[in-house]
Amino acid sequence: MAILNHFATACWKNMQGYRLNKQLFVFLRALHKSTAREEFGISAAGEKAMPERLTTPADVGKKTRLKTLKEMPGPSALSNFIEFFWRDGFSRVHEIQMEHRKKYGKIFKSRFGPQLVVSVADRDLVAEVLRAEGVAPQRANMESWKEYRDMRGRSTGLISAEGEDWLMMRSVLRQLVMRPRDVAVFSDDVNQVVDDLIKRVAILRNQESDGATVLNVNDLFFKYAMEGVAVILYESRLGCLENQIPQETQDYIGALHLMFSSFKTTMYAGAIPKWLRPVIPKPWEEFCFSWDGLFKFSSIHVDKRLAEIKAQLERGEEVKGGLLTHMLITKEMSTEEIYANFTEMLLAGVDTTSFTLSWACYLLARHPQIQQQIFTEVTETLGPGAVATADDVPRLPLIRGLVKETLRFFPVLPGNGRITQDDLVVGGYFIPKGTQLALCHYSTSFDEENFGDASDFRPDRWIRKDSTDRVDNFGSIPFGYGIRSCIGKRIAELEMHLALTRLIQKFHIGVSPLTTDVKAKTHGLLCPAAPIHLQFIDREN
Ligand code: HEM
Repeated sequence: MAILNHFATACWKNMQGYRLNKQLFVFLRALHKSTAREEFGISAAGEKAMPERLTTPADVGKKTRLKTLKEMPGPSALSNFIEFFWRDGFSRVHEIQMEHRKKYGKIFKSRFGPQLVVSVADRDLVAEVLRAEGVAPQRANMESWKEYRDMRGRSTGLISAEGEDWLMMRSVLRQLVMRPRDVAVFSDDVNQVVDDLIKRVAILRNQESDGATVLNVNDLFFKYAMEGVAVILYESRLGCLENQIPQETQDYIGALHLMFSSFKTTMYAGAIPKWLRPVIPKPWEEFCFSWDGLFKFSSIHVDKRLAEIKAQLERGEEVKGGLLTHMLITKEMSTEEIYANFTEMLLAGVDTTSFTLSWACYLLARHPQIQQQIFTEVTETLGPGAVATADDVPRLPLIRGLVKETLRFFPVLPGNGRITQDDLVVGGYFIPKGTQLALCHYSTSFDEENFGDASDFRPDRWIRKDSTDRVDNFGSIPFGYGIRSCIGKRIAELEMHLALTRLIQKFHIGVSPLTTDVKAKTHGLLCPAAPIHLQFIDREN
């Protein structure tokens, strides 16, 4: 199959487990197709030629004619071009989502050159799409990522892999990190990183004349998130929160910044046709250069642990360890696949978590009463000065609500993608297989139907009053939903819950006079459009 790159194919042939997975994949896919056909009333033959009167279960009674994409409203290709390329729409994707939702309704189409995108901006329609997913959903076209990996003889990881490759890796990783109890064991490791975060706050604020302000808190949280995710993934400390950051860690941070700060460049790397690369070489060169740096870093740390394990085994010692040790010993993935997955997980786990922490502290600073309420919950639940672990988090509903509400206000991925793998009916429209969908999480997060007084910051809206109270809904799914949702959700939550609990215990967080109203901008991810400077004032014990 085309989706197997040559490296993964070689691994495939070598491992019995993969063969089982392939059979499983074929079986599940066939099963899914037949169920989908039944659900939508599509005959096997009808799949090829578009049936004129394809019906959804809801439409059956009404005998409604399905509408075609042609009939779907949306901005013209020209206005879209002007919006994005002339008015810098790429940094306002979230706002444009809201504007288009208002103007065109719950489902609309946009054209980006030859690419047609159908945007779904309604909670129930998003649910319809995600609930109809197959066994290996596809997010977007990852051709440029795959091309780099083929060129360098590298494997794909969870983000870039598709089909059987993805399913195999996902089934290995989901058993290790998807449940809260899987990551609870990392509480102590993460808490050591939190200790360093608190010390770093003290060092940074002492450098300012008021002795209270930490400038650009995202810089601090970036280092915390990187150290936190690495302590879980690589089982080692990187020194991000030290005064002197080790050179290899600095190189990695440089590569990561290049990947994101040159977001447009890396995006163009995928968009510029290959034949134009000799004329415009920079985007592709930078893209490859940053990936080289990211892979190199992962390889160093994976190899280091591998060497330690070998030495321990040679000495006849029992090998104990965390995630990486488990993967290296069980060999459920090849070493190349481990490099690729750890590279992609580290990439996915740093900015996402740090932006959310920055926004959470910013929102706390702007809502002192809510901050006080959460402080009271924390001190009453834990007792003064106690260090929270993962086991305490269920008893801190406002801390969990704080993270959820922050992600509703600022979903790091303001929109998520899916390429339909079968013909689909959404909102009365026939969507052919292979269509790129954009699920508009930002606009559904502010929809009054989903969240009353949506523009109010209220972490307590996430607290259940009783077991029948349904506070979660498809209006805000910042980690995605279903089989292709964020694999690092529990890791990110652990890092954020433990850090926020401790910060709130230790400091009163206030807005610095240097910071006014900070807006969000889209830069691949939804991030602060300006640096956030905050004051961290010691609370009296
Ligand atoms: C606040 C923090 C985070 C947010 C909001 C977030 C959000 C997301 C979202 C929305 C997706 C796409 C889900 C979908 O398509 O349905 C995703 C995928 C992913 N995330 Fe996260 N993420 C966060 C942290 C992390 C962390 C800490 C890691 C790694 C340790 C991670 C690793 C990944 C990976 C590997 C994928 C791809 C999964 C796949 O395709 O199977 N993320 N994340």
